[in-house]
Amino acid sequence: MALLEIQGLSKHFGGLHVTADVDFTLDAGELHCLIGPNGAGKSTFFRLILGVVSPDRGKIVLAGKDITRLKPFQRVHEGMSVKFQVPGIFKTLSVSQNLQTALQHNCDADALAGKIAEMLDFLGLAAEARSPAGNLSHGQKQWLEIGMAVCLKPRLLLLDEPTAGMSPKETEATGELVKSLNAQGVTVLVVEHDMAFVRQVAQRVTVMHLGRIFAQGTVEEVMADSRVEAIYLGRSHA
Ligand SMILES: Nc1ncnc2c1ncn2[C@@H]1O[C@H](COP(=O)(O)OP(=O)(O)OP(=O)(O)O)[C@@H](O)[C@H]1O
Repeated sequence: MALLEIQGLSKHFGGLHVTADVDFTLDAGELHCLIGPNGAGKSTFFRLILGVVSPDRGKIVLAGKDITRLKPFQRVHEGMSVKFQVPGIFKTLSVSQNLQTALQHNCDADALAGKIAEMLDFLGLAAEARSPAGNLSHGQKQWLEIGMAVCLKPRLLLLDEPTAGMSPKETEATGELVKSLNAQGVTVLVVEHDMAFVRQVAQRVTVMHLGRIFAQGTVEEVMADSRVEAIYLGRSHA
């Protein structure tokens, strides 16, 4: 069943068609990666889904509801949750307190401590529970923010380059975290440059190029596509 259905989505900046008549479907339960060379239009497409950029044309439907004209906070109410590239955590609050800010909206007061402990374990941050979040390593900050996005119990989790700036070890741990979230039923769409991460996690991959969907398939299918290799090598009209 489709969780997110996008039809004819278009956006231009001046004469540049950054999103050009894009149709895209994300099934409930999927873990899907969106890739493409620099300037392909991934971030703009991501921002259109979030509602921070308005489309010129087209339709976005989440779980059967047309959200095309909803503001970002209204989309969050409809079950979207996002983690941006730059961590949006509260640096002076402890790791537990950060989780509390995200959990308190949909968790009873008597269940809160248990939920925080559960999330700390899941994120591998139990030993850091009382530390100010600003003291965490770069990777740990990203995991905390993914955890905070998940505390909102999203239907759809959007991740913008979750492994940017991470070591290979942190990247792999992030992959395992994202896979286990998906195994718990969260549908995930990830914009990512790191192909090791994409290979590790993705069930389906969409390749964007020049504002359009250029290729779609399993990781193996997309990697074996010589046209995809060509656009990454800069032969832009492959
Ligand atoms: N607000 C804007 N005004 C004008 N041009 C824009 C704007 N936002 C994006 N663009 C242009 O649209 C094109 C696509 O940009 P976008 O950031 O969506 O691509 P991307 O695939 O995310 O790239 P990267 O991988 O480098 O982040 C680029 O040429 C960019 O310069």
